[in-house]
Amino acid sequence: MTVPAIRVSAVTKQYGTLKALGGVDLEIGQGEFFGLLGPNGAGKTTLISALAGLVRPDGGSLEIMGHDVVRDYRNARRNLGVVPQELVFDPFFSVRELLRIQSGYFGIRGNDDWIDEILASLDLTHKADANMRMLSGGMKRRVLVAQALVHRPPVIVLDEPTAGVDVELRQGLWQFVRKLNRDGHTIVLTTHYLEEAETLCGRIAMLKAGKVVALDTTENLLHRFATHSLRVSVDRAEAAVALGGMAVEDGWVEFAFEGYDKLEALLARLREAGAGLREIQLGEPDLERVFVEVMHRA
Ligand SMILES: Nc1ncnc2c1ncn2[C@@H]1O[C@H](COP(=O)(O)OP(=O)(O)OP(=O)(O)O)[C@@H](O)[C@H]1O
Repeated sequence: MTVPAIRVSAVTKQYGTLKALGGVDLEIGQGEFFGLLGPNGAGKTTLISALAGLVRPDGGSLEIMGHDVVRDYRNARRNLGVVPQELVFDPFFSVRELLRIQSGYFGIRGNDDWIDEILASLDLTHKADANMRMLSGGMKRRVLVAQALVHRPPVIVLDEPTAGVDVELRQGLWQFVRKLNRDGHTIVLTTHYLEEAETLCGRIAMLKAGKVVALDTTENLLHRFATHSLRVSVDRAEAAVALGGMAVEDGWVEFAFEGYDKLEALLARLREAGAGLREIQLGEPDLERVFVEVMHRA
C-alpha cells in the first residue's frame, strides 16, 4: 500500500484558553487535489504550520509521505512545499538570489535549470534579477509559489494563494498548479473563494473551530444538502426568514429545497406570510451554499 501524502492523527493545539485545533484527523492520498476550507480562525493556517513544523502540536501526530514532522523533520520538510499566506521577504535580494538561497536551505546546489523553469512557468523570467522590493503584490505572491517549489516537493500546500491577486494572474496560477497536480504532485489548498475550490478540488475538508465538520468528495458534498436554491427579493425579509430562509443581501432571502415539486408550496407560504414577492431566481447547488449549510449545522 502506498503511504498517504499527508496523515494527520488526533492533532490538538491550544493557544492559552483557545483551542485552535481540537483533535483533527485527516488522510490525503498521493496525487489528490484537496481543499481545506473553513471560516476565519477555523484553524487552517495552524494545521498547515504544524505540517511545516513551524507550530508544535500539543497532541497527536502528523506525517508527510510517511515521515513524522517532529521525529523525522528533515525528511518530512523535504517532501513538502508550502506557499504561505503572508508576503514576507527580505527586500534586498533579487528573485533569483532568493530562490538560490531557498535551494541552499535544502542543501541543493546548481539548481539554476529548475529555477529557470519555475520562473518561466510563473511568468517571472523578466523579473529574475529585480529586487523583491520592486515587485508588485501579485508578483511577490508568484515568487512565494516559486520558493515553495525549488526543492521539487511531491506535496504542495497553498494557503490562500489567490488572496489579493487579479483575475488573470489567478487563472495563470491555477493553470500552473493544475499542471503540477497532473504531473503527480499532491496539492492541498485553502481558499475563501469557494468557486475555485469547487472547480479544482476532488475532495474537501471543512473545518470549524478546530474540528473537521465535513470531509467528502466535492461531488458528494454538493449533493449532500439541498439540491436547489430559491432566491427571492421581498418587501419584508423578516417574514421570509421566519419561514426558514437565510438573508443573503439587501432584501434578498435564500431558501434551499430538494425538488421542483416543493417550489410551489414554498412560494405559496411566502405569499401567505405577506413577504411581498418582487423577484425570484433559481440556482443549482454550489459549494458556497453547502459551506454555509455545513457551518450552520455544525
Ligand atoms: N500564535 C498564536 N497565538 C495565539 N492565538 C493564535 C496564534 N495563531 C493562531 N491563533 C488563533 O488560533 C485560531 C486559528 O487560527 P488560524 O490562523 O489557524 O485560522 P485560519 O483558519 O487559518 O483563519 P484565516 O481564514 O483567517 O486564515 C484563531 O482563533 C487564531 O486567533
